[in-house]
Amino acid sequence: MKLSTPHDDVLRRQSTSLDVLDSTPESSMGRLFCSSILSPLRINPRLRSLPLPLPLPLPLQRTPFSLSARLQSTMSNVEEAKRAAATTAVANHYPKNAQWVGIGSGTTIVYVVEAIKALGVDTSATRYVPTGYQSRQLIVNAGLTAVEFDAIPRGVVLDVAFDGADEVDDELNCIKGGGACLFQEKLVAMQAKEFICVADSRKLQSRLLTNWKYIPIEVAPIAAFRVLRKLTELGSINPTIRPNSTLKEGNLKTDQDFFLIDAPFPPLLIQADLDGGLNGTGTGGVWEVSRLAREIKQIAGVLEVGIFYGQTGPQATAAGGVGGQRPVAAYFGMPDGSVSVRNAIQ
Ligand SMILES: O=C[C@H](O)[C@H](O)[C@H](O)COP(=O)(O)O
Repeated sequence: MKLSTPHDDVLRRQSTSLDVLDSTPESSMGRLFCSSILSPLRINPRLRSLPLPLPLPLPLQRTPFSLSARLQSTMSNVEEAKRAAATTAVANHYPKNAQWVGIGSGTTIVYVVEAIKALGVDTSATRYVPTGYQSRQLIVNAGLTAVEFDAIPRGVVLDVAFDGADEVDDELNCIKGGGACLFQEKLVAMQAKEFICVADSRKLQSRLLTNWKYIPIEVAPIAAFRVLRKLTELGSINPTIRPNSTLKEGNLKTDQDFFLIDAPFPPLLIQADLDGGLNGTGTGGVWEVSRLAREIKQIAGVLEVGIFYGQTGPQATAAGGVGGQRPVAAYFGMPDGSVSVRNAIQ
């Protein structure tokens, strides 16, 4: 069943653009999902006078009506792939008698909510925790009950959290934040017994930063230039503050009113590479996933890093904690209509 929401038009236009071009991370629309399109634009007047980076090329400003038939068909294939992945993920992981469910952000999560509704189960006692403005609108417009993260009663652990990703590696580390949401997504994932990732085949890579070229990092505006400098010292090649779609709108603001820095690095090594003798300590800009994520996180001014790594929910629980940021499973809709599943080694 396809949900119809007041934001459908926005989402449809958004996903149309993303379908065609979001595999090129430079695409501006791919960078604008959570904040500037679906939530009110908020620009701190003091920051308007800051020098802004040049705007990215805007291939997506071309009207969708000029898309070739081939591109349109690719678009609908990608949408079907997202839908197939979401349907399978929900069938396998949506709990019976769910009490608390995390709902992520982006274009793929729309199909997760659609699949939850299609289950036809009683959702009246279920609380859905959003990861930002778009996510909340999605929940509310589907007739589900949204409870903000800071309103979750103390001690409550979410049964499950579903979310998309920009890229997922062999060990299920993820890059997130391409649509400008990552901080609340990480909070929600880490408050859940298990985090389930849903994506299409373009996101399925053996190493992060293969197809998707940069790490989104949420930073305090006042510290942005300092963070840029530090990232360059870590080996990032030309990190930039993410702009809005037009120069006069200034830099993009997240749901927290922070900036995003997009930091390109060479592909990231995984644990298996270290076990095989490779060096991921940053020499020549080559980093192992978790090591780089920790290095970036400790830069003063960084709120959160768009790398989800480390423990899965069950691993965190076994260690006496709550939640983990790495998914236990990732579902990918494939071009042939099948769904490929990667499970985390526990
Ligand atoms: O910032 C956005 C989130 O991290 C999204 O989950 C991620 O960008 C994937 O989005 P989409 O499902 O639109 O590809």
